[in-house]
Amino acid sequence: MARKTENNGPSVSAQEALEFHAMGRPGKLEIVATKPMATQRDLSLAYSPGVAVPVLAIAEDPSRAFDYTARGNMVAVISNGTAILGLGNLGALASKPVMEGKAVLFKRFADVDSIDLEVDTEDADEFINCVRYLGPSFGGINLEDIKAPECFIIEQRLRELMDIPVFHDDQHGTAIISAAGLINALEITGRDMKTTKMVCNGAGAAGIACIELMKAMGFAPENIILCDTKGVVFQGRTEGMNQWKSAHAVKTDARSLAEALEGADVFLGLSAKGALTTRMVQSMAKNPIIFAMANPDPEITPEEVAEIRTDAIMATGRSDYPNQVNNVLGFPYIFRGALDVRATTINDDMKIAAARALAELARQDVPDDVAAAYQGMRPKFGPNYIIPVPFDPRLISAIPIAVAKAAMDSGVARKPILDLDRYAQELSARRDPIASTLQRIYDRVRRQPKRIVFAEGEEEQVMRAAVSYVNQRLGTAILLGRDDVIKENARNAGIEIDRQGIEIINARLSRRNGVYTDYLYERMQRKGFLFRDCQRLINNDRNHFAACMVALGDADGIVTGVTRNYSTALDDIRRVIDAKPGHRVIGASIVLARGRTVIVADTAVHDMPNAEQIADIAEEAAGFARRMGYEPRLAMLAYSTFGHPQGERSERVQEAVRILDKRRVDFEYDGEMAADVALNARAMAQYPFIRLTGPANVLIMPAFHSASISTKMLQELGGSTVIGPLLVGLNKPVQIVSLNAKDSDIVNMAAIAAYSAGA
Ligand SMILES: NC(=O)C1=CN([C@@H]2O[C@H](COP(=O)(O)OP(=O)(O)OC[C@H]3O[C@@H](n4cnc5c(N)ncnc54)[C@H](OP(=O)(O)O)[C@@H]3O)[C@@H](O)[C@H]2O)C=CC1
Ligand SMILES: CC(=O)C(=O)O
Ligand SMILES: [Mg+2]
Repeated sequence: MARKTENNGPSVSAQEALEFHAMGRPGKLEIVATKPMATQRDLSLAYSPGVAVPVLAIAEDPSRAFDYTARGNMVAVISNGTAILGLGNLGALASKPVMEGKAVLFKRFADVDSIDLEVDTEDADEFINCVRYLGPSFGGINLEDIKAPECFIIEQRLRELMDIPVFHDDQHGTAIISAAGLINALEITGRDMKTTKMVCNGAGAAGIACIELMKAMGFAPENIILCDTKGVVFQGRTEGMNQWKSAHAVKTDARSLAEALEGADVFLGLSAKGALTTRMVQSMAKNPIIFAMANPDPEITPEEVAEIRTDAIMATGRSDYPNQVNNVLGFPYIFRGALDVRATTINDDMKIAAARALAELARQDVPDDVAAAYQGMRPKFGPNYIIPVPFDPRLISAIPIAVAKAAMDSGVARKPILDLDRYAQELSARRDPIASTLQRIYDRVRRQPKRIVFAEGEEEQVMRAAVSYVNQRLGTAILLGRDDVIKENARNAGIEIDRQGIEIINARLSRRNGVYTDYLYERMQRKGFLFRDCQRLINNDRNHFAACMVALGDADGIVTGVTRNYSTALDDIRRVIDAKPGHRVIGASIVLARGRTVIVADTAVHDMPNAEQIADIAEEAAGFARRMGYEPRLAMLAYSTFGHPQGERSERVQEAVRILDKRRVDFEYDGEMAADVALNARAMAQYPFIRLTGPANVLIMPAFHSASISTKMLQELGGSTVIGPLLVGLNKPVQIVSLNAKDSDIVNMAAIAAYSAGA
């Protein structure tokens, strides 16, 4: 069981860490209003007098607080700073960076709104009294970095006093994640939980909670030995004991960690740097499982273990080694599930469900997004990959659903979820706004599955996309390419393509070649192409072949582009497929930013459109917006707004607006205007005559360069998600992805092509 021990994660310097925290607005979070606060009316609604109405409603029925306030999605991260990470008791104020960090992780990973509260007392009663009255403000309480044994008293008392989940993350988060890793390590080493012998070093918050959960999951109490700074916690020991340690004291002759570890299967380290020696590791059973989780430095390093044993499965708390046991894999998703069913608590069933769901996820094939987060490495279930990585995009749908189900089954859900499929969709939409836009598309395609040609069928990411397309029940995926090459590449990449729903077509051997060549020749003979040229294009060029398949009804749509630049692929396609009669082919990009969706055009086709063409682009984009489910409000963009400042480029846009006026189109549009006027209600209010009823959701750019530059800047600097450019106006559905697109991008484009085919 050889393992890699190289340090494979990013390391940061102290200076970088300080600069990161100081840059821009100091700290890591700010509060953003969810309602407009622009007008007097807004203020009258948000505050007095309007606010009195929800006040009265909540006074009458407290559950209405979930409808009218942020409570249901709000978790407080609360600490007194007595056990900050492994740094010790550094006080409430010093804990604030960690607590802000937890709060933003809640938001980033599970769309849970969160605020940090640092309580400046070490007295358990004072702390409890401070927190117990905060219940009305929050849907849950995440306690953090409070030292043992006070943490046990505090958590237990607050659980009794409050009717919302109270969860000490260092206890239960750690327990859940290590349980998940352990389930898989046991599986890999062929062990049974009931007979596995474990030694847990560290009898504090994390250690005690871990062994409690392990026992609840099926470990035999007599097989777990707990150790602390005084050695083994045996029955009858009096030194350094407390009631929480006593509960786990066992009958044993072992007195030291070294003695306890002889022949042990598992070492669970939640203690301190260097507590485990190589000699102790040597004495453990075959295929030992070593979780050295002390932060920031583990009980033993993977390198030290690798020097003496090659059969160990090793995990640490750090991101720079494989198998990171980190509670960020747990708390955002556990609270997400608990909040969504308005659970009164987080019980053992919910914790075990989370651990099992996490363990299960690590056994599944890894998508591109995860591989990308790890510099292209595609971890495979095994000794070096027993637990999912924090950036795994599947966590948001897999974990909360397991937690919510367990809450319902164990009777602590105040608002059960009836439609779990729908809930799963809502969960993925929380992670990434793109998902909700795409969800509708996917749903429709599932009802009307389509045959999509994946023109570059020999490429690994294309094959993955094809498999995903079929797995998601979107239809048939046709991989264009040489049969033997596709199969060989698939085998090497571990992709299962030999399945129903995937067809391989080799253009050179296809019986349709003659028909396709005739078709192409018919179209190209007066444009300088000989019959021979057309034959060569059909035989050798997959875009031409794919386009003919779609043109002649052998497939419903095409996705291409990973091996060829956009304009070349578009030229190939345009030789075979025309614009829809009466339409103009344009590129439209969907930009998702800060909860807003905006369509930008033309991001692909017209370099420097004249006024007539800008008007055409506007009409195409409006139609596209409607098909995507948005009622279009178009802003015809320029650097000027309604004639100021004057300039030739703006005149073209003004002319385009006049053309649209003459065409009497049936959507809202106006211009020319600058981007801020188009997008900002307050800026728009400066122009009372404006014909848009609200901020624009479709932006028509004056030229390709402004469209391309602005969408790419939004993506890179603004953190926006951009889908596209999508080809709009072609007579048959074709989508071109960008060079080196990931499998998930390709599937999205295939789904969009399939969606257009059904329209
Ligand atoms: N990877 C992860 O996700 C997480 C890791 N941790 C890490 O676990 C460790 C413990 O955290 P936590 O439980 O919150 O802290 P606590 O202060 O509550 O408990 C620490 C425990 O470790 C014991 N201990 C300390 N040094 C040694 C040693 N050399 N040999 C044996 N036992 C020792 C202490 O023994 P005694 O009782 O005798 O004082 C005590 O029982 C920290 O390093 C922390 O960073 C914690 C949470 C999550
Ligand atoms: C990870 C964490 O919460 C800790 O080390 O305290
Ligand atoms: Mg912590």
